[in-house]
Amino acid sequence: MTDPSTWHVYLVTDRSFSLGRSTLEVVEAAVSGGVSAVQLREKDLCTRDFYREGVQLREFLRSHRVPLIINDRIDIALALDADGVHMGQEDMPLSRARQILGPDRIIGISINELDQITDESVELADYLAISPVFSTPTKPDATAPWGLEGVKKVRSLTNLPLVAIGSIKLQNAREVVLAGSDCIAVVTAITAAPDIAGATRQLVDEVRQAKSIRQNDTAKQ
Ligand SMILES: Cc1ncc(COP(=O)(O)OP(=O)(O)O)c(N)n1
Ligand SMILES: Cc1nc(C(=O)O)sc1CCOP(=O)(O)O
Ligand SMILES: [Mg+2]
Repeated sequence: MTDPSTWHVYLVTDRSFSLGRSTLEVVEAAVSGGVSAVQLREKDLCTRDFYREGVQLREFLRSHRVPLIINDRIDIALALDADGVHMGQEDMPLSRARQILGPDRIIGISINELDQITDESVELADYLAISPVFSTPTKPDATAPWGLEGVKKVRSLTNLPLVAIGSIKLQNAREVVLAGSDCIAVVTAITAAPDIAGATRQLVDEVRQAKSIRQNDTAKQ
């Protein structure tokens, strides 16, 4: 299992924000730009089509050694032999998801409120998603945004790897990482970019630089 604290940019797919390109096309270009992980997120597909889409991505991502995470659906993750799942607070409880998926698959969990961090099952997760850092039109039903102060607060409360999501772009990626996130998760900064590989490369460089600044600052303290 790859350690999510080493990830830089995590692509979350969304066919409706991909400028007419297929999810496979988007993922291929994002991988050539250096994404660390890909989450297949399909809120409207039937099980059969979700699975078929996953088969295509799994073959490609496996050959490039990039982890495939499935949103919401443990059954599809198992059927695909995917690397992990992302669960929200309204999805399968973490403790049950861990029992089903075993110790080796990655499980990420969305954190929308502070008291969710102190829930004892949280330690069963491999990463926490700070959800959302900034409000975003891509997910209109997201909860209230954490802001950068929220990212700092979460960082002070846990050593688990942190993934920040919600309106993260090249312009604000650095401040999100300096506030304490290990990785950024994005939809439209990649899926809606005219040059997906180029946009991904820029995001990866930005996060890499910010992580190295943060590590140097921590070493000095
Ligand atoms: C990396 C990442 N973070 C947060 C989410 C949101 O998960 P959830 O709250 O379950 O909402 P849906 O994505 O299922 O609509 C995510 N998918 N990925
Ligand atoms: C899938 C998802 N989950 C979120 C959360 O807050 O839990 S925000 C989000 C969409 C993020 O899209 P963009 O990078 O285009 O803002
Ligand atoms: Mg969910």
